[in-house]
Amino acid sequence: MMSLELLPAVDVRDGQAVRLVKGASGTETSFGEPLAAALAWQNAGAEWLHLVDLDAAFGTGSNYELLREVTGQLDVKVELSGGIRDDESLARALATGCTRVNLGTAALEAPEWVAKAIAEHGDKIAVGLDVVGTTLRGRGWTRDGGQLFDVLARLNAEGCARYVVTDVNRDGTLTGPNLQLLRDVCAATDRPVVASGGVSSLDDLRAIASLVGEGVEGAIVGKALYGQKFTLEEALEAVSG
Ligand SMILES: O=C(O)c1ccccc1NCC(=O)[C@H](O)[C@H](O)COP(=O)(O)O
Repeated sequence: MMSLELLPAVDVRDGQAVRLVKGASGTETSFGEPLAAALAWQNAGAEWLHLVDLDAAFGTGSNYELLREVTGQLDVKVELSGGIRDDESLARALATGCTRVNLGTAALEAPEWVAKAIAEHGDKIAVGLDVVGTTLRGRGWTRDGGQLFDVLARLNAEGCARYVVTDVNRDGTLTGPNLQLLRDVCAATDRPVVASGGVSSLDDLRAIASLVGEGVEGAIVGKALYGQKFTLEEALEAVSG
């Protein structure tokens, strides 16, 4: 088995690390200081962190200064997500020192700008494909925004380096990843895919790792880690090739 990258998630709302259910605003469970959570994952052996500004994603504010501070204090690679939709927010996100950013809404609402960002920044840009069925969701997953395979074909043609694929209805529910969705996306692109949402067990991670040969590169894990379904050390061991 080839090894799978693991990206523990730190989703930030109103200055706190939180978990949501299906990405829905108002379902937050708080897990304290984002820096403490991030350092805990780093100390447990993480090589990556998926860091999300939920307020920026929902349009309810910004945790930018906090996320910049967190990113600056970490030695691990950071994938930064949430509300990156124009030149200014992209420049600010990249200025945190993160390894890459994840664009969501912009890929649906500002396709020309995203094509330009991809052309300028290459693999520092990933695109989040957040879906219900095969309908993409934007604006913090609150609005429909196009068909998955149409948008994927367009982004492939524009040279998008990587996709972060989330089944919104699995996210934060501990109901397991949508493996068929991952297979279908991998079949429609030759770019690496990061799986997100729904992981509940080490077996779920092993199932995602079985798709590495099809193009899955990594898995984002949130609720299962915060809910102590397994430790990050156990997870890293389970997916090391
Ligand atoms: O990533 C975003 O931009 C985002 C926007 C709006 C709502 C949620 C968002 N992200 C959530 C995550 O990335 C989750 O932390 C991740 O999918 C982990 O899910 P789980 O393992 O099911 O807790």
